[in-house]
Amino acid sequence: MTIENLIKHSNAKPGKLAVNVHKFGGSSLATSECIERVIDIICRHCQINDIVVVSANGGVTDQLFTLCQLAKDDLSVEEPLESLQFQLQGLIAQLLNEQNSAYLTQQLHDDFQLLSSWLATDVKSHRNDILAFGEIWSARLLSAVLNERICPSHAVDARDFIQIQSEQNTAVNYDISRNQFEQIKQAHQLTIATGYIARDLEGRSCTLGRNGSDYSATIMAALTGAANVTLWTDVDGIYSADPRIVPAARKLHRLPNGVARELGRLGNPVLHVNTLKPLDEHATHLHVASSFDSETSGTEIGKFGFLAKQELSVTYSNDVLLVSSEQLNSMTLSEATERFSPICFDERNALMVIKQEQQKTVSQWFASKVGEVTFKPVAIIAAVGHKVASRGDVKARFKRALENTKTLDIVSSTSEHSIISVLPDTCSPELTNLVHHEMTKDAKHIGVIVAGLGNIGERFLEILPAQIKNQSVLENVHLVGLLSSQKALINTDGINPKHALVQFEKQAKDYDEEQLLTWLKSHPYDELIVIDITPSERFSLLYREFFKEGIHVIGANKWAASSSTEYFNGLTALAAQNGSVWLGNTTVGAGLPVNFAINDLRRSGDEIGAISGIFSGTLSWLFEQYDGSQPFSKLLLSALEQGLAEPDPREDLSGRDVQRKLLILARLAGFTLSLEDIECQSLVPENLSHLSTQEFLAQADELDQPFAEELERAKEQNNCLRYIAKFTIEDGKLNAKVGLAFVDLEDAFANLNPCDNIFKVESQWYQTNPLIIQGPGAGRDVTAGGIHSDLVAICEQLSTKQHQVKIKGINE
Ligand SMILES: NC(=O)C1=CN([C@@H]2O[C@H](COP(=O)(O)OP(=O)(O)OC[C@H]3O[C@@H](n4cnc5c(N)ncnc54)[C@H](O)[C@@H]3O)[C@@H](O)[C@H]2O)C=CC1
Ligand SMILES: N[C@@H](CC=O)C(=O)O
Repeated sequence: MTIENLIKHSNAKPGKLAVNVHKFGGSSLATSECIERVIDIICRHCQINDIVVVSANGGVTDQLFTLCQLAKDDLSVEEPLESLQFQLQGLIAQLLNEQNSAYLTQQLHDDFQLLSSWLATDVKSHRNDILAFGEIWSARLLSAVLNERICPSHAVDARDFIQIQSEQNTAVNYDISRNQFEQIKQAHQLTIATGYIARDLEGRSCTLGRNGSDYSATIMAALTGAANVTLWTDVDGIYSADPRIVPAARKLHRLPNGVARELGRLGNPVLHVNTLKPLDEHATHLHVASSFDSETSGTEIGKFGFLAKQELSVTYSNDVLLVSSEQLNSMTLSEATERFSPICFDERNALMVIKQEQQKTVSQWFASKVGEVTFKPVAIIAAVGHKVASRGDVKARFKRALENTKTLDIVSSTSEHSIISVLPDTCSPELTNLVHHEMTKDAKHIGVIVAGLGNIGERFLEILPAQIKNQSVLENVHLVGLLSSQKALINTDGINPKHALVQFEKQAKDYDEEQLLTWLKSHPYDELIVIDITPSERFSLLYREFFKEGIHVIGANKWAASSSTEYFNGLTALAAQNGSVWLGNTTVGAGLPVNFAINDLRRSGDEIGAISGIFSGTLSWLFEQYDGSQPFSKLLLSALEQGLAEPDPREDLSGRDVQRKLLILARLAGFTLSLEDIECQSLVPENLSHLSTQEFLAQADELDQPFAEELERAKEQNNCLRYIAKFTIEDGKLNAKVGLAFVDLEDAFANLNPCDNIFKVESQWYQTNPLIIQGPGAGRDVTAGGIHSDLVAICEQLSTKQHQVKIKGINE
């Protein structure tokens, strides 16, 4: 959404648009710059009837806690109180105009008077009212800034509608809360609600505990039936392990609900177990995204299919206790597990593992039941993923990773989504990395989109199932999209390549580039490869957008690789900058390894001085066949029918295709030049060059006479006709040309199989005896095969690529 869109929607009837909830944590609202970023996110991502839930501005809640503690200990609160008021006044002054700033400053002043009196008189009974100020100030300020600059909004105190049982039991009374929310919400205004606070049945202020604002956001989603909740925070998603400990951790783009819940239960710092509770009954999707990098796709939690269910992650905790007692029997253990939901337990040995913070309540309960219990500090490490507890392969890998580590005899969990091992000593970073490596080493999921389902695209798809089966590096490659010029079939859970074209026929829908790019920006794969098998210049112009997103490209299409020097250099630089790989083995010589050979020569320290040959399969086929016994146009139509020519054969006959190929090879050989630097002789008469393809084909017999005359002249000199490409460097000067030539009948260029290409490379190492590469340079099998070779090459490169994890405060 733009600001304009947001304002435009302010006239829309609330209820017509699905509600989304956005929650911003304290660090996202810590300074005026952070709040500006939040405003920008609101402008781009919110609609007018959405709900924005805020935490207190970063650091404020801690200061309120400190004030309560000081007051409780009868110590002076004057200085910290002043400093807090000064900080908040600063934010107000930086963000609002004079009039609004004065108004909010007055409200703040009144609040601080009340706060001082509570601190002085009865801090104990007002503790939660005091803590609630953090969220109130934050919501009030954000709402005022929005009102001043962006759109109508109103700040609401969640205590006016969220009713919970008690501070200890934060279960929500949804009917009452929903009714109360209906009363206070305002039409045509963005709602800015306080997180973290609610009221209990007695009307007392309560806080919702750790990650309480996230819980508030999902409660509000449940109250309003919101479609999405986004937790805008300081991390850009949930990772397969803590990225501060495990640098190789991968972002989990999509987490099934149950797996997310288990991660929360085991102490994931981003996903608190309460947060997910209100979503159990609803189809709401939860997103975790970074407010510091809002364009990067985060993690989505919801109901997903096969691919998301394959993801594994590793988590650990050193803050756990092993509970044991001589008197503990299976009955008391089952009662205890019911009551305390331990992390894991062992019925046979009457043991259970709990979080450290549960020690007091567990100890009291056991004292009343079985007498003495012992608590031993231990650690846990867990593999988490969809139904891993019943996946033999995952269990085996987990055990293998731990085979040299001392573990206690508990490898079980209370959840079907985790396997847990209890460690007698702390879980070291080395062990976490080792287990993570073992669990996730093969799990990089690569999505592939094929654009262009014509002659070559179709063959590429036919070969794909066998390649995935036989090339181990393609094991985690998933065909996820098919594009023709008008229709698209995108399936994030993968399209079975065996039925891809049939599915495309049945299910593909009209699309435009904007829709495609929007989807690509938030694709859920570790890597995404777009395979361009179109002849389209327009499609090649999308490469810039692909590279900006770190998407890789395999191009059989020659447009981008033969674009102007400035554009081409910009593209390669953009790809390098964003870690995108761009391969185009088939742009010259179809599947022939000429591109590899030139790269290899340069790696060997060689310098290339000249490249010449026959680079067009179509023209090779035509001139090898053309002996005057049948008209040239008849041969041309036959080449087209066999898929040997470009969709518009004038790309071949005009020499343009060959000119492009010479340019691509010269660039590979290390030279800087453009198409204009290559002299090109067109074989298309001027009067046929501006017709549509259909019209040209209908008038193709006009080619017959001029070609017959050229052939006659060549024959008179005991030569034949060939279309030759050549570039040389002479005295440092580049000379490049493509055109028709008379070639001696004995010359290698005169004796090819129809359709063959030939490349003659002269270099420092191959000077007197040039390197020759020869073979079919066009056709379905060799070209589709060449694209497959690029796919394997990219996947090999990607298998060793490390993700750069961005962690606020560490590498950002
Ligand atoms: N035919 C051959 O032997 C070789 C072909 N190539 C290159 O491979 C590409 C494809 O060639 P063919 O399959 O023979 O052509 P084709 O004409 O049979 O197929 C091209 C397909 O691309 C589709 N298309 C056009 N614009 C599109 C867009 N914007 N988005 C998605 N799809 C689009 C067309 O509808 C058509 O189905 C061309 O760039 C060609 O230069 C490269 C080496 C050899
Ligand atoms: N028309 C081209 C096809 C491949 O690029 C050729 O004939 O070489």
